[in-house]
Amino acid sequence: MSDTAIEVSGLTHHYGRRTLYRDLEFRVPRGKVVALLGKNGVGKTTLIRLLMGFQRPAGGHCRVLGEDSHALSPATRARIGLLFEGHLAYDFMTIEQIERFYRPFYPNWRHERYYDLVDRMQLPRDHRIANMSCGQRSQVVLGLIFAQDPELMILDDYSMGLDAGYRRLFLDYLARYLDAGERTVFLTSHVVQDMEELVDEVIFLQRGGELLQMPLADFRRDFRCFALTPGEQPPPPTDRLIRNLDLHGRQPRLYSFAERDRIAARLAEQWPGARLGEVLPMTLEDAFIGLTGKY
Ligand SMILES: Nc1ncnc2c1ncn2[C@@H]1O[C@H](COP(=O)(O)OP(=O)(O)OP(=O)(O)O)[C@@H](O)[C@H]1O
Repeated sequence: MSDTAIEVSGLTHHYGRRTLYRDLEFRVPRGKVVALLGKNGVGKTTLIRLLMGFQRPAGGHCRVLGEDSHALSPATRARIGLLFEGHLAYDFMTIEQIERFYRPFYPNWRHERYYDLVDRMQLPRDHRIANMSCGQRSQVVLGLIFAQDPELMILDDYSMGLDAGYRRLFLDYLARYLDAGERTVFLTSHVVQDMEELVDEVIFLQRGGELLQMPLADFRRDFRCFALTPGEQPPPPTDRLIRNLDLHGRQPRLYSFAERDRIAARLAEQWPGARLGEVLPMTLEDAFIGLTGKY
């Protein structure tokens, strides 16, 4: 068995004349939790559509559990738990009917996991999905995915509509699911703080398709925020050394993966008068915004 759950190579995609990515490369190792993070509109959902074969890319390849995305067999699809926008197509069914409908497709079906989650909503089992709130529908889909006990979970914005308590509950379930071993999770989320204890690796997708993949622990260790005294001239452009400058707040900040000396040398050369101050503490969300910018 390959040690790769998802492999993306040379992936290029565009809508009309707008290129989302060009020659995107990354892999999701088996047994890891990998988060795809990026601002609104960078192409996270599109990437999941391409991975599941719902759309064909303009160029390049995606492979999931060893098969080409555009030719995923039903047997391989049954090993993938997918949470996807609009995924719950049969909303005329009730809580009970949808569980009975899904069950035969999945060999490892664990119906008690489904009911353990959905019964917490305290809705009668003959309640129709069409008459549920957005968060309640998400709870049904997550219940179906946990019942499936899949080898690979692909979760697009899993927290959509979930209240804080249910989000925590979901994370507990996910941790338990991962304890069974050899399970892979590829997820997107806008709730960056939830990633801290859950995720092994992060993939940052930037506008224009730049991609940065690294272990979360390396990102937390190496990506730093320095207090900054700006120079008098306009700042130098950001690049691989100076990843981002935030000059709008009361405390100007510079974000970088580099050591202080290298940044200071660059500032002396390109931004006279600018000085680096202390390293400021960051939450994961601060670091994410520091890397990707506020808007
Ligand atoms: N079918 C389509 N036709 C044209 N443009 C599209 C289509 N689907 C998505 N787009 C555009 O492609 C870009 C990426 O969309 P996508 O939904 O993949 O982003 P995302 O990263 O998932 O965003 P969000 O974080 O807001 O969910 C957006 O600018 C969107 O408007």
